[in-house]
Amino acid sequence: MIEVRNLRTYYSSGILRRTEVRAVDGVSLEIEKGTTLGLVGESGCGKTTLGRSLLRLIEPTDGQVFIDGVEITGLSRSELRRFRPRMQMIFQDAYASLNPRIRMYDSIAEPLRLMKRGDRAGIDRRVRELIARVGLNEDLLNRRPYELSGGQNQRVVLARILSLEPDFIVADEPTSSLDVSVQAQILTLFRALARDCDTTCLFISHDIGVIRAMSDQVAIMVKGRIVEIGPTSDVLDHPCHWYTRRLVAASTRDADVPPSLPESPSGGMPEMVEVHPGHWVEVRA
Ligand SMILES: Nc1ncnc2c1ncn2[C@@H]1O[C@H](COP(=O)(O)OP(=O)(O)OP(=O)(O)O)[C@@H](O)[C@H]1O
Repeated sequence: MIEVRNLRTYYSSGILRRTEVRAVDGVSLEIEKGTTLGLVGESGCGKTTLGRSLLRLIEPTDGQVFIDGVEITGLSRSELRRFRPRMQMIFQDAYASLNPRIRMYDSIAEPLRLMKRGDRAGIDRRVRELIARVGLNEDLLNRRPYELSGGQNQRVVLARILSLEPDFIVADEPTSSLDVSVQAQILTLFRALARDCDTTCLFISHDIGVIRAMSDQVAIMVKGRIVEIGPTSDVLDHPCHWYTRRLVAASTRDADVPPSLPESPSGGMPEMVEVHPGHWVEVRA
């Protein structure tokens, strides 16, 4: 359903923009329809850039992305605009994703109106269904984002996204700014909604526990590349790769990676070599 072929996104930075940052550097992967791929990796490895590149919120430098057979990377600006409702992104900061000036009712109704999904009464019914589906009371519909908690705002974001019935959602750390107890509620809701709607998801997090709870498959990203990918339990419980072992071990401890963690076979950070497109192996010194 989602197919990514040799995707690269490079940034120019520094003086005269001469420094090239290879944030996504040859990623190939597939996500089956209705399943969630968890993307995990250390800070700065390129997770957000990959998620945004898939939706062309950042223009990739090279490579192809297909959603349901449609080549997203080949769409013109106007074709992309028409396709946009079918692919949505959920960000960490729900408050920033909502228009602070408009009431919750209109935040949810707006996409339905824009896409002409029914008359006034039909849209009203749908808004009330959606708000109930995300576990909020109708009394909140008249409030604005600053009058709601972080968790309530993230529920409204989910209702708004659901109203569009997207085929593909990229969720980028959607709960990392919330309290732990609220995080669990939102994650459970997200998973249930994605399953109900048969939506395909890329779920980005640096937290292995969250990734384990949310994903059917897991991909481990290191320095712009996917180094390990497969069913969640295979990748997290029986990791083949040194980087994954290191991430899993670090996630079970509070502090930074302690010296007792598994060492790379070569002692330091192993070098990676691409043996087939998208398939990387560790090179031992
Ligand atoms: N606009 C930009 N210009 C130049 N470099 C950038 C830009 N955005 C990101 N980068 C660099 O690209 C790399 C990947 O960044 P990205 O935000 O995708 O990583 P990430 O894995 O999502 O990190 P985090 O978990 O901390 O959010 C980093 O080295 C970052 O500094």
